[in-house]
Amino acid sequence: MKIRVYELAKDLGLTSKDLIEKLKELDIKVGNHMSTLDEETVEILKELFTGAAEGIEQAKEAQVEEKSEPENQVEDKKEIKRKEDTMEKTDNIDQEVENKSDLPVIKIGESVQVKELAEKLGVQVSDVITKLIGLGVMATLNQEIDYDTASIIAAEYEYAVEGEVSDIENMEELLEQTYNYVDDEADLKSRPPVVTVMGHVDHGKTSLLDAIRNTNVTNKEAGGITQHIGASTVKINNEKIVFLDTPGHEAFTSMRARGAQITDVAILVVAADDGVMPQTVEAINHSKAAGVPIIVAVNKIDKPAANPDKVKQELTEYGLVPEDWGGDTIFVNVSAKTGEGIEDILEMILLVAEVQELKANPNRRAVGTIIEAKLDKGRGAVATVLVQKGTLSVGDAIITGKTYGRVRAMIDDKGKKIKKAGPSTPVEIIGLSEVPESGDRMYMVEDDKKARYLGEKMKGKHRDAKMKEGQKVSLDNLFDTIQDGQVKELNIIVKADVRGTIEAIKQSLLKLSNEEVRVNPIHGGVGAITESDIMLASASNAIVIGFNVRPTNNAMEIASSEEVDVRTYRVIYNAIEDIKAAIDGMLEPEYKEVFQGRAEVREIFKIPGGVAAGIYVQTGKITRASQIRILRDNIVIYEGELSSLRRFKDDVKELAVNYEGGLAIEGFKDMKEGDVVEAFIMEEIKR
Ligand SMILES: Nc1nc2c(ncn2[C@@H]2O[C@H](COP(=O)(O)OP(=O)(O)OP(=O)(O)O)[C@@H](O)[C@H]2O)c(=O)[nH]1
Repeated sequence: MKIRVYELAKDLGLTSKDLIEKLKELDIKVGNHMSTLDEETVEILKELFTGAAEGIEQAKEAQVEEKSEPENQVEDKKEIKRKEDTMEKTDNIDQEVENKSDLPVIKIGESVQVKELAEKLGVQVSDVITKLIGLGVMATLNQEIDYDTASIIAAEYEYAVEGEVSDIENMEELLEQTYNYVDDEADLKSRPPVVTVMGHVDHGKTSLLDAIRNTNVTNKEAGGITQHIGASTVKINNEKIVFLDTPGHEAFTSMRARGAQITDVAILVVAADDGVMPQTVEAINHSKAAGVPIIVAVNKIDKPAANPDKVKQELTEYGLVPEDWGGDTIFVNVSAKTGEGIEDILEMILLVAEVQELKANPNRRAVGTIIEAKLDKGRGAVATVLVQKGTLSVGDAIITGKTYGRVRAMIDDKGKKIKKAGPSTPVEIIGLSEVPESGDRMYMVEDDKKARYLGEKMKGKHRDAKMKEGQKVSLDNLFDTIQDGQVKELNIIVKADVRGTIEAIKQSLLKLSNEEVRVNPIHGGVGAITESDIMLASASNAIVIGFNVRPTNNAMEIASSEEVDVRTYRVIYNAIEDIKAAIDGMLEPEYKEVFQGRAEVREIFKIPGGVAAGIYVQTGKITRASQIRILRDNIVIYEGELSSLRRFKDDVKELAVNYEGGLAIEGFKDMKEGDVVEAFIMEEIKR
């Protein structure tokens, strides 16, 4: 078990400061009094210090002997000095132990406000301020003083100080250690498995989930209406199984990118009439990377073209070998349409879960993970949390991500209000101050005050983290991150208007790899850059490049919040040159593109020498100085400049969002209703 510096210091009868000093001497690196030490180090330290105590006894004995035997003065002077030093230290330790053991204790964090400290000590603020002045610290009542200064002041009032969770740098770790502590084996009870369904598009993930829920219809609470809360619980043979609604790979990419692991079993759906497809392979890789066992559901076996053996054969190549062929992967033939095999698959899930011996302690503070969250007009922040340990109850104070609150109400997947939710229960909660993100850890804490305190600290941490840019790879910081040793692989997602381009660019990209960085095209596809491209890029720290395609509005928003670098080009050569230059550290683009807005073409007019478009500005703005590109079904069909921008009959400098107006484009006559006009400017990059 890990132990904090201040706790060990207390055990050893030292002050945290002294222990930290000693650890430094021993070359053991610790940040501060809240840092943790592993078991082995603690053992060594205890031995060292108690060893020192024994040394004293021996030294004392030796001295007695010395006195009685004056002839024994040949002893090495250094040795005597060492023993004396040790004795002095241990005397101090004894003194400390004595002092520590009757002083009352106050708890403070990394720092404390002067007035808060006075409150804790039960003295006048002015007294504390006077004492601080005595120490040469000029502080007003609202100012924060650090832990060490507070300890000195507290000592003057005969109080000892203990640290409490507040270390911003290690907030997540501290929360994990404090609230997600390991339970005693004896307290653990079996818990239901949590399952995700994965597979290629249209292979029947949604249909299978629906079929599973329907078999369970008899077990539904009377009158209960299935609520879509992001997960559902079904019962078979009196045992529960929890299914996450989120398509498996989303659960894996977005949640795993944030370190959350919530799935116990993955169901891989493969359509028997289609076989293994790209997303099937992606799903296998995700599950394997997460170490989650896979059960294969060979779906659509009702179809005449179904060929389950072909699926088995194909999956063998990916290491999924059926039991009847000598492997250890469970395959179940199912039809989401007829319901065949549905019960079998549920039984198989229970079997796999049984082998895993899934257990949790229901009698402790709850810990869980956010599965879904949204802002509801009437109810405020609403989040579905999967309780993983302990029991969450209405009224509990919780913290999750950078938000916190008190559970005001809980609703289960049957739409029923509940008061308590134990391990492996998905439950919708209201009462959070803000909307958390899926994948955020949720902890039940002591009380509202603690929740607010920790929540505010987490907010601060998120702000700090945002400011410390640079973890995400972009072409601009690529060279530096390679130099820092942070990046060894440059993951790239390629989207293009035609398939041929993707292959061409992939081949050229692969050739850019050198000794320091391997260029790795992880995904390619035809069509606009979508939300899922951005999520994949975010999860795998990739950059996204597009050829003649643009991001959708949603993708643009997410790219900005997830800080994913998205670059669009019209010529392959330019992209390759950019990436090559970025790897070589020479990328010094003088300009960058800044998105301004988008408008929809609603009407086309003939004007002398060309056409004009009646437009409606949907996002941002369009200015007379904007450069323009025309998108048709998210494909770029023209780039150029405006020749006029009007509102009614007047020339205007700018058209803002939600305004109608008209425009004409220099040298372009092929505009059509429904086209999208995207406005941007090229801005000089300041270095
Ligand atoms: N005949 C037959 N059709 C099925 C079966 N399962 C699903 N389908 C059909 O296959 C199509 C795709 O099913 P979905 O459940 O939407 O597939 P999905 O994998 O969830 O698709 P995405 O959510 O788009 O990734 C639908 O038209 C279903 O009706 C089955 O067992 N038999």
